[in-house]
Amino acid sequence: MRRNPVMRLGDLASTEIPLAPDAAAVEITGLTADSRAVQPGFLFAALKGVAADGVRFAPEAVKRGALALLCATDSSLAEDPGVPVLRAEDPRIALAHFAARFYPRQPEKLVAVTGTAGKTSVAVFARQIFAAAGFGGASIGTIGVVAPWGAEYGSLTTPDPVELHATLDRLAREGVTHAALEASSHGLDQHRLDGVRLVAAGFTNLGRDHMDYHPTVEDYFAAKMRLFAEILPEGATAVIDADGPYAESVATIARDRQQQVVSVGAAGEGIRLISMTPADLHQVLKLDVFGESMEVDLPLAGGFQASNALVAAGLAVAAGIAPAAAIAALADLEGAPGRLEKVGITPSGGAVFVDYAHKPDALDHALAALRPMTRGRLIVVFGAGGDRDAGKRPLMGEVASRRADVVIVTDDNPRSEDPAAIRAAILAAAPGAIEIGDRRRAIAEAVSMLREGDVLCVAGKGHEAGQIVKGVVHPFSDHEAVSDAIARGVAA
Ligand SMILES: CC(=O)N[C@H]1[C@@H](OP(=O)(O)OP(=O)(O)OC[C@H]2O[C@@H](n3ccc(=O)[nH]c3=O)[C@H](O)[C@@H]2O)O[C@H](CO)[C@@H](O)[C@@H]1O[C@H](C)C(=O)N[C@@H](C)C(=O)N[C@H](CCC(=O)O)C(=O)O
Ligand SMILES: Nc1ncnc2c1ncn2[C@@H]1O[C@H](COP(=O)(O)OP(=O)(O)OP(=O)(O)O)[C@@H](O)[C@H]1O
Ligand SMILES: N[C@H](CCC[C@H](N)C(=O)O)C(=O)O
Ligand SMILES: [Mg+2]
Repeated sequence: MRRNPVMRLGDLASTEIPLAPDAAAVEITGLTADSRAVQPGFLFAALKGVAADGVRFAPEAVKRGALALLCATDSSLAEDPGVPVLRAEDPRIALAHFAARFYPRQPEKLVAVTGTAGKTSVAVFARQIFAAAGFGGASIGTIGVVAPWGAEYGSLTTPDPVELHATLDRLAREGVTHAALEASSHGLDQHRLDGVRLVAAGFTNLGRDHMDYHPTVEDYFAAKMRLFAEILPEGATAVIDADGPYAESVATIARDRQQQVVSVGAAGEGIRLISMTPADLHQVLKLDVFGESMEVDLPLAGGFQASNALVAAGLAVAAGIAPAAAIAALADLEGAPGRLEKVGITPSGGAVFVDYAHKPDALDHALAALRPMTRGRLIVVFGAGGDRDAGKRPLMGEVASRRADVVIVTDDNPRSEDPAAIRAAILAAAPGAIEIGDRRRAIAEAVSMLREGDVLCVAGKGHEAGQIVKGVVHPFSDHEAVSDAIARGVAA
């Protein structure tokens, strides 16, 4: 394994935090905000979080060998820690900048995407366009880090700043020149992306999500807008899906920062969608691409995938890919795993899709995309995650009832909550829905209902490989549950 780099504390803090000469000379071998991950020679950043205040763990960090502490100006340490203490107005910002100095390399052409839905899809599409244009592309987000040599699972959409900068440095060292990353609102709000050097940033859309974390929609939008207002530099490119209600507000923020605005979609001025002709699992897009007419057969279903593909193409062009090459690459796109992915067909002639819709707008778009492929009934199986925005539960119940013919409410990741209470909140807005808590059984039941021309959408968990119940992750895959149910049906 590669040894960690070593850096003097004075170089890490740069001019941001002045240090006495003996403190500046201390050699740091790693950074972390988690006392449990401290190794000898590390700097420990004591951050105030949602659940705990990191200063509580400072003594433990020092015991494990931390040689310096970073904390807030107003943090009170219980005792003299015996190592240099660096104080910053906002230690999360300082930590991200330290991480950017400690891990200095980044892919030259780095792009990021934010929005309520579509980030993972846009990031993986951008990576595929980079690869088609002959560059080793990578993507970082909900499905982990995907590099030319393989994929690694990651638990957060936007990794913490130390992991993010370490990953970017590693990718750059291993020859990745083009990469796309997902910027979640939590990540932006918690300064996980500060210090990344972007050539372009994309915005997909804004809908309801994370109202447990953000007090208002304005606060949620403002967190997302940090990407354009603070992280994307002046003169860089903002690629905006013009078809949503927030597009103009995003464009105004970008223009105020002298960024080049490339709008895409039916109302787009850079890449305009002239027409979209959907067929079973693909769609022909006629486009005006910076004044030139182009046509491409996108091998993905759903109007929203066309929107995502155009945002990805806009980002790729901003990163230097020729427009014609970027659009041509759309003809070979593969969807992100578990995003409106067709996973099977029953002997009776029903089709089964797995989708990651776990918020109202996403569920609405996913079911709307499946309706044209449905000659019989549209059936949906879904739930809602525990310890997350509870307000979205009835909204999802309402969407499912309106869009589907048969609604089965089941468990998603209940986490610490009572799963029956989560289901009840959904069912309150889904009259006539069937309740089957056990997700495997709900999927089996739905599969057994399928007749010729029916379509089943198993929504909410997409690529996930486990179900989180009371802190324990039980192996679970919607893909496997569907395949098993189909196989059992064949055997029966
Ligand atoms: C609510 C939230 O975003 N929490 C994230 C945040 O934790 P926090 O700072 O609030 O942590 P805390 O538990 O209060 O602890 C405070 C500090 O004490 C430290 N600590 C804690 C315990 C200990 O023994 N020693 C120790 O040093 C913690 O490392 C932390 O620095 O910062 C941590 C480090 O970056 C994250 O791991 C953690 O993500 C939690 C696990 C999480 O579930 N986050 C989700 C909601 C999230 O971020 N999701 C977004 C969006 C998903 C989407 O696309 O919709 C994502 O980007 O994944
Ligand atoms: N542009 C879009 N507009 C509306 N819904 C979309 C769009 N793109 C994707 N979706 C829906 O959202 C689901 C998740 O898509 P994707 O993973 O690309 O988004 P995301 O923003 O990364 O989500 P998350 O924040 O959960 O990681 C899809 O399975 C689909 O149901
Ligand atoms: N990144 C999202 C994923 C939610 C996935 C869904 N299956 C759930 O558990 O709610 C989150 O952590 O809120
Ligand atoms: Mg994602």
